Amino acid sequence: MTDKSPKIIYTLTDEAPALATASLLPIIRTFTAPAGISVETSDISVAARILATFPEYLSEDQRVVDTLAELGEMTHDPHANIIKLPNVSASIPQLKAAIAELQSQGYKIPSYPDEPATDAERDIQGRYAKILGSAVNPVLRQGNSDRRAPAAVKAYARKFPHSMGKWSAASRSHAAYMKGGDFYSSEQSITLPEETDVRIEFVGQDGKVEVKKELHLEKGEVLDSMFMSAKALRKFFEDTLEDCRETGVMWSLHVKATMMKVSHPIVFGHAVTVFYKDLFEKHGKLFEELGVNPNNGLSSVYDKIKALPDSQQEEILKDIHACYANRPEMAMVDSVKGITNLHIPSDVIVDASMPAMIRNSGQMWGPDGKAKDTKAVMPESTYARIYQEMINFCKTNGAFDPTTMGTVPNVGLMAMKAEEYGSHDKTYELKADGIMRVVDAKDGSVLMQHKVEKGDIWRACQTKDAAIRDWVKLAVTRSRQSNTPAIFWLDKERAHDAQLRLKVEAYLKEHDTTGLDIRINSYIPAIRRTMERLIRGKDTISVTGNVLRDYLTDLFPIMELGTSAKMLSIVPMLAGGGMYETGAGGSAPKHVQQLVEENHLRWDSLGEFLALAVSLEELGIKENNPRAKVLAKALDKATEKLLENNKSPSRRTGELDNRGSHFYLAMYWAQEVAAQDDDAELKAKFAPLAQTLTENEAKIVEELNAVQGKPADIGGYYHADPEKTKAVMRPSATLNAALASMKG
Ligand SMILES: NC(=O)C1=CN([C@@H]2O[C@H](COP(=O)(O)OP(=O)(O)OC[C@H]3O[C@@H](n4cnc5c(N)ncnc54)[C@H](OP(=O)(O)O)[C@@H]3O)[C@@H](O)[C@H]2O)C=CC1
Ligand SMILES: O=C(O)CCC(=O)C(=O)O
Ligand SMILES: [Mg+2]
Repeated sequence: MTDKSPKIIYTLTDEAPALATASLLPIIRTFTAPAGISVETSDISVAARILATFPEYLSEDQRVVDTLAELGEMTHDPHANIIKLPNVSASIPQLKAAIAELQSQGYKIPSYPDEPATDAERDIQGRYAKILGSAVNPVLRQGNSDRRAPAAVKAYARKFPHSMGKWSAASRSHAAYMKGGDFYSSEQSITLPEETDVRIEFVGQDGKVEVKKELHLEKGEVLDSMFMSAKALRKFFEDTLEDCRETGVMWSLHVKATMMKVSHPIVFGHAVTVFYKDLFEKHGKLFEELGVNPNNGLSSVYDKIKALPDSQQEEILKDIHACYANRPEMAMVDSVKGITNLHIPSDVIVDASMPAMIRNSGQMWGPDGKAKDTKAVMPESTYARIYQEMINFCKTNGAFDPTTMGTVPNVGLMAMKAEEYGSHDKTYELKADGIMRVVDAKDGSVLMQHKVEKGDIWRACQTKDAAIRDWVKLAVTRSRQSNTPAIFWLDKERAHDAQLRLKVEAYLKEHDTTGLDIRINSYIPAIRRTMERLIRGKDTISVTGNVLRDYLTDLFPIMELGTSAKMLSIVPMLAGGGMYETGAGGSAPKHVQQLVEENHLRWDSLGEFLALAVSLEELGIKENNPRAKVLAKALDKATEKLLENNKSPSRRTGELDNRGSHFYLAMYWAQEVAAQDDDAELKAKFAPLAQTLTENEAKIVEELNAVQGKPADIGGYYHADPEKTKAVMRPSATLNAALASMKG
């Protein structure tokens, strides 16, 4: 960045956070403009990414620049200061819905080719593949992850605890995971002593070698390879279903088809074809002709059979229903609408769905709309075991108590596409039996190999030494700064973790750790110790790899705070810049539905408030900008006040919602800037705003709440109309006028 004026980039994303931005951003700019800080936007929504991918299909005025690529570049700038809101990691059904919406708005982008037949179609599918799943985070997260609940947020949870379902020792809920044939049991891992080039190869039974990929590996880099047996996976699904049917426990599947965008949809597809085995056996040929893809869920069947004559459709629907007679009850995403756990792969996402289940007495909702004990099926045993451990703990100790429990901040390894984040282009569903191997290009020696069968899922993951070193440093820094014990969760039995243990032990020596309690534990002792401390009100930092970062930063916050949206989520970038993420959760699609139907947005922007305060504070320090520091301090106080006075959004229509909470933030923030004495000019500038907002509090809240209870039109879902959205999200004329008066 050659431009020296202080700048914050605020991302425009999807769904609820994008709606919240339409209300919050004008408020933020009202505060930052007088301080000479510009807040620029960068649109990384699914819709914008689609439009940026297909410029040649669009008219000149419809074209957009590839903002994700621009932003990705910026992460390497030491001045980068990015506030990133959660974005949709799209599954294929979501991507198709976004494409259809854009087409209906007159954007002539190509449809998604399910089964590309020509080179042109393969090219289109390949370009769309780059938009699918977790496509944004690995690009922008050029640093490791620091997620925690600030003291004010913990204090709020203690004062206004969220509901927690009771746990009974008699609960039949449990986690089910594979005992063999999964990634965990086949994992191999090496650390490269010197930089080198390697080839990933498949050797067929006829001895023919197919080079799948060539990679350059750095010195000290960790490379893993592993596979999941399709046969073992299918048997596992069948066994869990049979067990549920016999014992009357409900069956549910929890995967992360969004972040593990290549491997988990395949796992999901196996679950669909095993559960609906009779259906797929009977109609397999027809489904193939129609282009049904079980990896997209049962919704793919419903979607594709629409092309058939009514009588044939009816027969298939009857056969779908017949499957339920031989299967146990399945958890529902929406029992009223008949949407099951196997409908769409992105509906049930393990990081959020498992904590929600544990918070709800270990129960999920069945087809009859009643909460029931559940067998939570998570094939990969690597991480599923931690959930069983928490379930056991709750059965013994009862539910966690938000009013007394401690906190579990996380330091997560994710920089430079560490671990699973970089695995997508090295994941293969095998077309034949044979051997998958990694070969050193220098001398042809085999570094790792697996005997695989047709249908198995094989993948490789990379972790750069620099990322690991930075992660260890961040863990020591956080432990020191917060005076909190830290545990590195590294499993002795795991090949990858064994390599990491060696590095962690070595890199810890680079730091002064005197007086700190830093340990390395396998996952089960790590979570046990953490939970034992937790119920005694004690805090423990979890220092983990990328997947556990994702899982634990929903798991513990959802117990502690009710939602991970209230987390502070920082990515100190390796190049020196900072990215401040909002919360640790997603984009909450349910919230948009409520807004459209009832004009109430229950999205809590607390994550945005926290991220903005740190962003301003960092800007103040790094760019030596005292005004940014004044704004940051005032914002922190305003957020504390907002929490103390319980001005967060309510879930119920008619009560204060997202817009109302933004008003309170603006009022408290203006009051705090007006009250401070570090910057007289800002004080004078904000005193009238503070006065206007304070005097008009009742009127503004009334204006904001009066619009609720009726449908709202935002002109789209993935690509909403900005003017309509603005009208919906900024309905208080009094508030708008007060903010406008600050201009000029
Ligand atoms: N950082 C990122 O970019 C992330 C993106 N995602 C993406 O988000 C989408 C949805 O994912 P999903 O796993 O369902 O997770 P969500 O976090 O969106 O949803 C889980 C539940 O958490 C609650 N919640 C989340 N954020 C807030 C908030 N700010 N205010 C109030 N409540 C909140 C809601 O519960 P309630 O019912 O109580 O309202 C919501 O239904 C997917 O497309 C996923 O890929 C997911 C995680 C992170
Ligand atoms: O990258 C994604 O798809 C989601 C990531 C996520 O859930 C998280 O970072 O907590
Ligand atoms: Mg997550």
